[in-house]
Amino acid sequence: MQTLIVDHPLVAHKLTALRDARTDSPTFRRLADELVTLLAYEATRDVQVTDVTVDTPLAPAQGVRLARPVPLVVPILRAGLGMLDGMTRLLPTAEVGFLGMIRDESTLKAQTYATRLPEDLSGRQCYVLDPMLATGGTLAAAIEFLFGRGARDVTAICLLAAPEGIAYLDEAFRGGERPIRVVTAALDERLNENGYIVPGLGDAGDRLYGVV
Ligand SMILES: O=P(O)(O)OC[C@H]1O[C@H](OP(=O)(O)OP(=O)(O)O)[C@H](O)[C@@H]1O
Ligand SMILES: O=c1cc[nH]c(=O)[nH]1
Ligand SMILES: [Mg+2]
Repeated sequence: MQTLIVDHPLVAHKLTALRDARTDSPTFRRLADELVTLLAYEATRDVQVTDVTVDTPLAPAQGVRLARPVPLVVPILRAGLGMLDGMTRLLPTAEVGFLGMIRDESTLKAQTYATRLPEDLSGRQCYVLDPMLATGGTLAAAIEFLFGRGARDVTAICLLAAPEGIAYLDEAFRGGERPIRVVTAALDERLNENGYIVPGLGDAGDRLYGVV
């Protein structure tokens, strides 16, 4: 598994504001949206393209366009929805599938409550969106699901990651044939006793959409 921590002053600036407990929901949503677009620029570095020729007003020019099948973007509900617009702004022709997953707060195990994706993902590049990579259980289950439907590779875009979650994914998919990448704005210190990332930003879903 490949992990990329995007080292950029704009990313650091926006992430700092996002972490701040005084940041209200509307501002949190805007910052999450802006951060994703910056992370997506790096995350899509390996997106498949095909060569094309276009005619400029002066002469033919060699270029590329996104290859088919187009990438599939998969936000993990609920919190991942806050990253969808920022991603599709950069990849407007991508298709979007949905996974609804919730972590049981006492066992920290992920449960899937909704799936709405193409049955056949053969040859598809998938971009999973979830702001928080904590124990890694949610993301591991999402990646298993996508590979189970034939995805060619999976790139996860997370705003924050914990070392425990990265280690868990690395172990879970060690020796696998299909590539996995995690792109994040920061690798934090650790998880606390409740499985929350420290210093983190709290509960991403609650900060985006309110406490349920
Ligand atoms: O790495 P893990 O330990 O599995 O935890 C991370 C998951 O927990 C959060 O979702 P949550 O279960 O709070 O659901 P929500 O998005 O509906 O708030 C977060 O958005 C991830 O999906
Ligand atoms: O720190 C964390 C861990 C899991 N989910 C969150 O929203 N935040
Ligand atoms: Mg939550």
